Amino acid sequence: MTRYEIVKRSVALITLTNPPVNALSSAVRLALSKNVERAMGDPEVTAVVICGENGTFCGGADIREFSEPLQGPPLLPLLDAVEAGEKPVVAAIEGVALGGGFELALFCHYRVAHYKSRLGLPEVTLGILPAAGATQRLPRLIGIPASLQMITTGQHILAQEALKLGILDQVTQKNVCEVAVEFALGAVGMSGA
Ligand SMILES: C/C=C(\C)C(=O)SCCNC(=O)CCNC(=O)[C@H](O)C(C)(C)COP(=O)(O)OP(=O)(O)OC[C@H]1O[C@@H](n2cnc3c(N)ncnc32)[C@H](O)[C@@H]1OP(=O)(O)O
Repeated sequence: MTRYEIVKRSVALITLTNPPVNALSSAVRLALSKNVERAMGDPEVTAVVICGENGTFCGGADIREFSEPLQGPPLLPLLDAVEAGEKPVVAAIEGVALGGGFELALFCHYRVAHYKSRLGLPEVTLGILPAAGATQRLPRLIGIPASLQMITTGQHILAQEALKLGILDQVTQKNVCEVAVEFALGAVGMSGA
């Protein structure tokens, strides 16, 4: 459900692995929570990168679990732990970051995205509102009018627009995980390590 590896000697690379869109199922939330704790507690780890396998960051809540009672850790405390971590966490966004997946990226300290990726909050199309922090974190980044546009329409925006709005820190045409790892090393003053 997530893969944990150390790259460049000190960056914990956490990969969401839940085909087809790396949705945040109960098992993914549990594994992500454990791996964030592991990275934050490992003195050898200086920074963390979160990405998704097979060209997709995260499609949000796992819609296959919508008819079941909630199991596993709720999303918001997990995202709080990411944000409160003392080591920088970089989201490496490829494909889509939607709903809870976008919220996961918003709670990371930095966001690097592939130029073809799309971000959005489709909750409104399901008759609900984002409930894991996007309604606070997004306005802090891009202001209320642009946030309301995204929240009330559910429209996806492209990486370049997200960069212009101030959601993203960097857009790349290269391998987004590799670029995010370099970004993370730069954030802790270890560029070129
Ligand atoms: C509380 C609520 C929270 C925290 C939320 O996050 S609500 C938001 C939940 N997410 C969504 O509503 C996203 C819905 N999905 C899409 O918009 C699209 O599927 C996509 C953009 C993610 C991909 O589009 P596309 O490339 O055209 O592919 P398909 O639509 O055909 O989908 C491919 C398969 O993926 C399955 N899928 C898509 N989203 C999810 C999901 N969130 N959870 C689980 N599975 C998902 C989809 O059913 C297709 O499966 P198969 O039919 O191939 O088996």
